[in-house]
Order: sequence, then C-alpha cells, then structure tokens
Amino acid sequence: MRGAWTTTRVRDAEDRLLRRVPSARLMRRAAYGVAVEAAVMLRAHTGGTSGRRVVLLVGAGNNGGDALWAGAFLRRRGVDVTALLLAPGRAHPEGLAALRRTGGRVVEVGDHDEVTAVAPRLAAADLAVDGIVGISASGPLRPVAAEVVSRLSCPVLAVDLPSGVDPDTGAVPGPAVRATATVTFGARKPLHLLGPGSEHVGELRVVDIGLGPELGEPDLRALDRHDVGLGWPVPGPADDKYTQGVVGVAAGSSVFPGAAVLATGAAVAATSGMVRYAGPAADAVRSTWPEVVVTGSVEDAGRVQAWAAGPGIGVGETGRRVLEQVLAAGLPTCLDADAITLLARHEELWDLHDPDTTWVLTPHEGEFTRLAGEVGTDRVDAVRRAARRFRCVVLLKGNTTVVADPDGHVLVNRSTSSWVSTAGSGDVLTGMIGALLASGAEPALAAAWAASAHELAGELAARGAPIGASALVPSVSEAIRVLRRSAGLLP
Ligand SMILES: NC(=O)C1=CN([C@@H]2O[C@H](COP(=O)(O)OP(=O)(O)OC[C@H]3O[C@@H](n4cnc5c(N)ncnc54)[C@H](OP(=O)(O)O)[C@@H]3O)[C@@H](O)[C@H]2O)[C@@H](O)CC1
Ligand SMILES: Nc1ncnc2c1ncn2[C@@H]1O[C@H](COP(=O)(O)OP(=O)(O)O)[C@@H](O)[C@H]1O
Ligand SMILES: [K+]
Repeated sequence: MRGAWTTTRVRDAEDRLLRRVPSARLMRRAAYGVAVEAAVMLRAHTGGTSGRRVVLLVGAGNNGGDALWAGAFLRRRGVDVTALLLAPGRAHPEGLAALRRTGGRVVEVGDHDEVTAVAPRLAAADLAVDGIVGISASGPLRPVAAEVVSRLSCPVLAVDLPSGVDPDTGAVPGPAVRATATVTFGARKPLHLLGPGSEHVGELRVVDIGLGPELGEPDLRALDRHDVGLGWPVPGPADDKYTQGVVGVAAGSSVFPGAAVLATGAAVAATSGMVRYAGPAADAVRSTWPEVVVTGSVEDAGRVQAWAAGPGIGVGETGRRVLEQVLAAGLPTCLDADAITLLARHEELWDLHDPDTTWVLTPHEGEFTRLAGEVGTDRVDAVRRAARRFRCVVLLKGNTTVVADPDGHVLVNRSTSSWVSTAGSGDVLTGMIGALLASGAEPALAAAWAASAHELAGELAARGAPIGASALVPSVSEAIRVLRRSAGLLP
C-alpha cells in the first residue's frame, strides 16, 4: 500500500518538523537525496559523473533551492554544473551561494532571447535537474519555463515533482516536464499516484527527511498487487458454496443479454461463492454459465448476500421496477450503468437506502455527472464529496480509478494499460464487485480489489492486441493467480 498526502498536509507536517530541525538542514537533506539520484542517473546514462554536464532548472522557490544545493553536492564529485535561473533575482540565496562556492556556473534565463541563448547548453546536457516548481505550483507553467521544458532532450530528474503537473490533482494543464526519475521528500503527493500527472513522474524515489512522524494518515492510498492478492477471498477447509457468499446479478434484458452474460460470468470467476441470475436474459446466462442458478425475476431469485445490479436493465419502467426490487432487499449492492442513471432520475429510489447497508456505485464519468455533477479536474475531491453526500462507496472509472467511502477514505488504482477500455468491460467489473461484496469483503476494498484485478485481467487477455469484454472473463482467474502470487500465496 502506498500513501499520499496533500500539499496542505505536507506543509503542516513540515511546519511541525521545522520546530525541531533548522530549515537549511532540511533542504540540504532533501538536496543530498537529489544529488545521489543524479549521480546514479549520470552513471547509468553516461558511465560516470566527473566532467558530465548537468543543467539545473531553477525557479523562484525552495524547489529551486533544492536543485541549487544538489548542484553544489554534484560539483564536489567533479560534475560540470550550470544553473539556469528562470526567475532571475528570486533564486534561493543560500543555494545560489553554495553552488557558486563550489564553482558552479549561473546563467539568467528570464525571457525568450535568453532561452534561445542557452539552447546549445540544454542540447549538450547529460542530465537536467528540474527545480522549476514544487508543491507551491499553481496553474500551467509560465511561458519561459514552458519553453525551456520543450527544449529538453536529455534525461530529467525532477525535484519533488515534475514541473507543470498539479501536485494535488495530478492534472496536467499545459506543457510539463517528463521526468526519467523523481525524488520526492518524506511523502508522496497525490500527483505521484494519480493520472495523468503520474505518467510524468518516471521512477519515483521517496527520500526520508524526517517528516514521517509528523505526517499522520495519508489522504489517499494506492493498493499494490501484493495487498490485493493477500485480501482476495478463496475457499478454506470449512467452506461450502453458501459460506463464501451468494451473489445475485440483476442485469441485461431479453433484447440485450450481453450485459447479463458478462456480469454473471465475472461473478462466477471472481470468487468460489454461488451466483444467481435474475432477469429476462436467463436463457443466455444458463447456456453460457451452467453453474449459475437462474430465475426470471429478482423476487424469485432466492437468498443472496449481495446484489450486482444495473448493466443493461434499461432506464424505463421495467428497469426501474428491477432496481426497486433489488434495493428493497436491503443488502450490500454494486450499482452500475442504468442503475446509476435511474438513481439520478428518481430521487425517491434513495428512500430505499439504509445508510448502514453499503451501496457501491460504479459510474463512468458521464454517469457520475448525471448523478453528482461535473467531475472537474480534481477527481479525488469529486468522488470523496459524492461518497459523503450519498453515504455510499463511489468508484469513478477511468484510467485512474478512484474509490471513496463515506468517511472520506480514498483508494486509487492507476492503470498501467488501457486494454479494458472497451464496451462491456464495466459489466465485468460489476460482477466482480458483487461477488466480493457477497463474500463479506469491506465494500471500498471490494471495489478497489476488483478494479485492480479487472485491469490485470485486461492485460493478460490482451497480450498486446485489442480484446472485447468477453475475453476479460476467462482472464479473471489468471489475474487473481498473479495477484496471489505477488502476495507469496502461490509458488
Ligand atoms: N515540504 C517539505 O517538507 C520540504 C520542501 N522542500 C522543497 O520546497 C518546495 C516547495 O517550495 P516553495 O513553497 O518555496 O515553492 P515552490 O514549489 O518552489 O514554488 C516556488 C514558486 O514558483 C512559482 N510558481 C508557481 N506556479 C508556477 C508555475 N506554474 N510556473 C512557474 N512558476 C510557478 C511561484 O512564484 P510566484 O512567481 O507566483 O511568486 C511559487 O511561489 C518543495 O516542493 C520541495 O522541493 C525541501 O526543500 C525540504 C522539505
Ligand atoms: N483509458 C483507460 N485506461 C484504463 N482503463 C479504462 C480506460 N477507460 C476506461 N477504463 C476502464 O474500462 C471500464 C469501462 O467501463 P464502462 O465505462 O462502464 O464500460 P461499459 O459501460 O461499456 O461496460 C472501467 O473499468 C474503466 O475504469
Ligand atoms: K520540480
């Protein structure tokens, strides 16, 4: 599990730490971590450090101060260091003095002409250290910084974060540094876990500067494969088909049986518990998944511990009746697709919500907008607010999946591939979450585990070529195997 802290929380922690540790020492600790990583990168890319050319991109604040101090440390190893001051007259004074003491070169780059003048130096650099802006960044990079960044062709080491990426949201509002590696201090910030900004981070190293004891609980977390594999429910010696949870699936229609087949198949693959299907696509479900107990309606479905409902049920009267019956059961329920649209349209359906029984809502961005308004650039905040407002677990789909519970806890899963971005793959996710809910998994974890296994199933099924959602279902088992292997539970 990897945690991240917002910039406000990091600053508060830093303030507390500064009561015990002088700020100059803190900056030198941070900068030393940058210098060590820079030396590693120089060796990896050029075979050595002495005489290698490093440019420091130095902004107006402490992020630039870190870069300048790192430059001073690198000078002691014989590195040829040039600082480009992008906010001339405002560079960190002590850092600048330290670099000058060690023989570093300093060039002011305050306008377009000065950028042009340093272009040959940028082109000849073996490594650039990005100290343009750190956690105080706001908005897109200023023009001079943006122009310098656009001219970079060497490996880049970002200080704290790649400049141009919003630290708290991971949004990339304009040109931004694409780092080969990033050294951050004491704590990951949200951008390190959230797309699209996290794609600019490269290899991430967190350097300990003593901030740990001051940080408290992270604002958001990303699960590792290891965590998902450890948690995934599998049958034990005392289990039978009922003890592992029975999930009911209410999906699809006679005209569109696909959603029913996909969601039900995914529920079968996700856990060893039993799966019941209730709805008009019973024949198609029975002929594809013979292990599923099928009935024509939710009322006749028999006992279940959780429901997965919504995909393909329609947003008309029939769909609404199906949803009412599911919600009236008062069980943990994963609600997707048409169920979300119906909840957005018919406020009275919320009367069926007992806040002590968790609903997991899994909207894509369009469904989210219908339900809770525009997502905006701060996806974490939007999902957290929706989860609080509806007293539900909300999972917002996309390249970075964000899961929030009503108490404000957030789990994120940034996908390393996009193969699951195909029609019907959301139905597969719904079935998986339903099965996990029936097994008794904590709802937010169920949602986050499913997102992680779903993405991995996509990768395994695709093996480099596009797939349809049907191909995902048989890969769910393999994905769970990989996750459990990561947790050391399989050889
Ligand atoms: N937290 C910790 O524990 C530790 C923190 N440390 C370090 O301090 C860093 C934070 O430093 P910081 O607060 O001085 O601000 P920083 O991010 O350098 O920004 C400086 C100025 O940049 C400007 N600017 C803003 N947006 C911009 C844009 N889009 N494009 C261009 N420029 C932009 C804006 O200036 P303005 O021109 O608006 O006055 C802003 O004031 C942190 O990231 C880490 O590296 C470590 O040393 C030790 C431990
Ligand atoms: N660019 C992307 N990268 C990774 N995953 C994605 C991307 N776009 C969508 N997804 C995932 O694909 C699935 C699509 O679900 P959904 O939009 O409900 O599709 P459908 O309604 O067709 O089933 C979700 O799990 C979502 O997180
Ligand atoms: K930076």
